Amino acid sequence: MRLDRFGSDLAGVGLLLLALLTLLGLVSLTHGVVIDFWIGLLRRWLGWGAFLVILAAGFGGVLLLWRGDPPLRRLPLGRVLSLEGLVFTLLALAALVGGRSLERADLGLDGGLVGWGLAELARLALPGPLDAVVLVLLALLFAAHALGGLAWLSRRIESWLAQDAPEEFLAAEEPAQASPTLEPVPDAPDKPQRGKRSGPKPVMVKPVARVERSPNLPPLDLLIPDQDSRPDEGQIHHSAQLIEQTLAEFGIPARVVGFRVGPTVTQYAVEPGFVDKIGPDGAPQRQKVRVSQISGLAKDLALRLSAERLRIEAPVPGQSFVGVEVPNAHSAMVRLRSLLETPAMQRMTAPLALALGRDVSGQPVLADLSRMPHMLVAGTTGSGKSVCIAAIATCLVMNNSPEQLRLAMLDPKMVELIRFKGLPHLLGTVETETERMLGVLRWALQEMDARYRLLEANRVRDLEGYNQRALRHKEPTLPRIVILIDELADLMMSAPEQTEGAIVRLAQLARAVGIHLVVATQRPSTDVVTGLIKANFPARIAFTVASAVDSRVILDVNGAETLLGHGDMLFLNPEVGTPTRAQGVILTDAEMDQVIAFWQRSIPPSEEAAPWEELLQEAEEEGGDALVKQAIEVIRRSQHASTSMLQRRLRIGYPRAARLMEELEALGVVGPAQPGGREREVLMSPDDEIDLDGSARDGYDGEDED
Ligand SMILES: Nc1ncnc2c1ncn2[C@@H]1O[C@H](COP(=O)(O)OP(=O)(O)OP(=O)(O)O)[C@@H](O)[C@H]1O
Repeated sequence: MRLDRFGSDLAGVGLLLLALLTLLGLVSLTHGVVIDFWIGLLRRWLGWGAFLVILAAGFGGVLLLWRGDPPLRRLPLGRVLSLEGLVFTLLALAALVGGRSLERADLGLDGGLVGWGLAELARLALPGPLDAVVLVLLALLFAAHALGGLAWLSRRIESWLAQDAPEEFLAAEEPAQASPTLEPVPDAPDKPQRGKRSGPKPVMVKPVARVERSPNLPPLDLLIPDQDSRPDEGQIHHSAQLIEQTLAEFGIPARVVGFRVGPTVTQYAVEPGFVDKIGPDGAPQRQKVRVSQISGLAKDLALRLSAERLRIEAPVPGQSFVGVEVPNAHSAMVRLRSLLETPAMQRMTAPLALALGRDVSGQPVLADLSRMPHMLVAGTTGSGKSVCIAAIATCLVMNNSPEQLRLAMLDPKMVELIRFKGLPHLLGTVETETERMLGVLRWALQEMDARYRLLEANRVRDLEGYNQRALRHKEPTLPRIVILIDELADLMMSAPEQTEGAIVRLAQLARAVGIHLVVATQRPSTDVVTGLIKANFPARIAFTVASAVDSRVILDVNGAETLLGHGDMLFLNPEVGTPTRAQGVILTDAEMDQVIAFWQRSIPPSEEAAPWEELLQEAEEEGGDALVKQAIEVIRRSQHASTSMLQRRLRIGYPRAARLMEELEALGVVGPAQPGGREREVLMSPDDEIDLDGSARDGYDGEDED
């Protein structure tokens, strides 16, 4: 290790010396047999290009001597080759400018013999002035690639195509590393070697084997690939030192024994040390530091590391150390494609396999929805719930055809899931009105019962068994159904009993018939995530929440309040038991559009109405009179006639409330619509009685009749 360092330092000094001597020789400030020979050689072969040798040698020397992690240390080979291409093209251009003269080249002018040779080659290959044009274009191309201009251009094009993705994230795009095991913390060069620590090891990204996919499924190249990135070893070393120092300042001996780099955080493995204490018998005793002492210092560590938030996993499950998770300077985007390409995902043959994100070591976090069998997603506004639900839906449709899987989407926020309109997997359309969403839940219950009857009639236990039997008898199979709800709070507020009843019943029974729920909410309070709902949703994802209380409502443990937002999550898999921290998948609009377009091309569009449409109409007809009566009662008592009030009081959507108002006008309960959005006149006094057959009856008249 040390010998390596010494060797590279020596080479660095040598290169700097060479650069200096070449410079002095080229400007004729120094002479000598060796120097003159060297300068003559350079001038004769490279002409003016000899000056570039100074730059190259100087740059190489600086890189070799640099302590820490210089940004260009690992310049990609492609860019190095482009730089070389640029130099040779410039030499040829210099020869062209000098009139392609061999004598001048021999004297060390223009591009030297190399430049002259290349210019001659260009002349032989291309007619007339075309050689000059081609050389200039080549030089520009090489320069653009070498300076990263092409990558910049392709990023710009990508961001134009993916206009939905926020600018700052595209710019800061640095995807995750695959770092399955704990890496030793890189040592500072001037620091004495301790324990078994070795030098910095670059985190390697495993080459991904080409994934064989059924041609009937969307190809993976519809999705954006990850970009390679490396952890900043200098920063990692610095943070590790700060953690040790801070703990030592609080009297806690501990050692950072390794780190794992994830897309958003780096987890430092802190091994608690021993403290000497006087025992009850007066003899000194060695005692291991309690993990709670380390976790109690989360805020002090955050302050010292200038971290916005810091989570301490004490201890890391199955390990003998405490994990201190420090946010990375740049968070990386986790793309669906790289997750679908991982061998772990390919090994998962389950149709409802989900790629949720990458954990703190960059490893994929995968789950099988059919085993979970339902999922609850919660987090404050802007924490990443909708993005997560959209990613789940996209992941499912990447692996399932509409015959295998149908989706029902309920999106009262009308933002994220609306983008799936037109997807052939979609049952009906994306529902956004409370009333219709309740209708979907009612339909799901009916569908569940109908499927159970079907299973019973065919004497099979579950959907899997039914479909196998159907295939054997060449009968149509039943698709799995996933119901995605982007905001549960709206439904729970407008019809709490109905919603809770339906969701709990589905959650308890629907698994066997292949119906699964993915429910999100930004209100992790007990009136939305009730005890009953929680008990039936063992798989939960918590994005960042406002308080530890909210975290406990979702996960039963603290921790979600220390997450960083923007897709940083804790995933509680019932099969694992403890929450796993991960960065969720994000998809651009362009990716989603491509996947939807693929399916639209493969499956002809159907005009089929939503299966719950009939149910909704029936309910409207049946419940019509009752609702009108309720509406009259509300207006009679309040003496106000506004559609929004009816919406609120009767917990119905706007279209239904507006229709009701028209019916009430026909019944003579309210006056005609007023211009300027003013309230309608109420034609009924508080004493009037409700009479659906005619108009409102006057209370006084009524008494008279009696
Ligand atoms: N996995 C992710 N990776 C990177 N950025 C993300 C991720 N998830 C979310 N974000 C960022 O956070 C923003 C908010 O996400 P999202 O709309 O999903 O939040 P939300 O929790 O649904 O909020 P609301 O409840 O207000 O709708 C996104 O626009 C995106 O910029």
